[in-house]
Amino acid sequence: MKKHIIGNWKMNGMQSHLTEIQKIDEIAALFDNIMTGLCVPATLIYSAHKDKKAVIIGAQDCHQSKEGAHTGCLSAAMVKEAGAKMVILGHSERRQDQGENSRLVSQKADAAIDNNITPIICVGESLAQRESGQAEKIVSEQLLASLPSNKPQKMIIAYEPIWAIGTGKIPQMEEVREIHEVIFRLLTQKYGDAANDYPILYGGSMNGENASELLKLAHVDGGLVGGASLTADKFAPILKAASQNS
Ligand SMILES: O=C[C@H](O)COP(=O)(O)O
Repeated sequence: MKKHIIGNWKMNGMQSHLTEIQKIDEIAALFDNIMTGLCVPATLIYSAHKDKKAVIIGAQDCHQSKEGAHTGCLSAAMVKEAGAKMVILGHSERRQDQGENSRLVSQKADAAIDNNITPIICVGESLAQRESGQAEKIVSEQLLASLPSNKPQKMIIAYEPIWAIGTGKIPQMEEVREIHEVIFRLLTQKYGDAANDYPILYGGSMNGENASELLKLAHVDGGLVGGASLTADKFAPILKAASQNS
């Protein structure tokens, strides 16, 4: 499987940042043995996806319903029409800020799949859960409850320990390896051989310095990158590391 490196721009990015996306696209085109993605704010999806050589544009959320009275929300069909090919679902920031639970994430994953958008389903434990030895249990429960109703053709899972997001801290490599193995095992139990087609990404303070070591681990099929995806200068070393470890 190709390594997948997907940037999550979160609530960052104005029209003036389209030039940075252009630069990232130029660099991504140099590494054709990996998949490079950028999940941008909804306001940038349309402009960002136009005329791209390599980078795949995604959204950061979609509503679970097809349409209706949901002020301020965007359906999967809407983000698809704007140009999104994938959508981040259940990011811990949304689980926390918007109170999203795994059942809702599963419904959103169904909506994404119905519209041929690849769901990127995020799971991860808090620091308290990690320190009390519950990381594996929490991630397993979250994962199983967040999966779509039916076996998807395409799906990406992102393991993001909450305490590693934006903090500069990452788990021990062995801890990352263990959780990725657990995720792969659960996917295999549920989907059989199809589990080999679902990339499992690591997210949380991935950068040009730690990417190579992380991407060498078994079942670490790529990264979901926040801060280090905002500029081509910081993103490029991660793409290079992924290409070298593909
Ligand atoms: O979705 C991306 C993650 O939240 C990681 O963010 P970060 O790379 O800034 O720690």
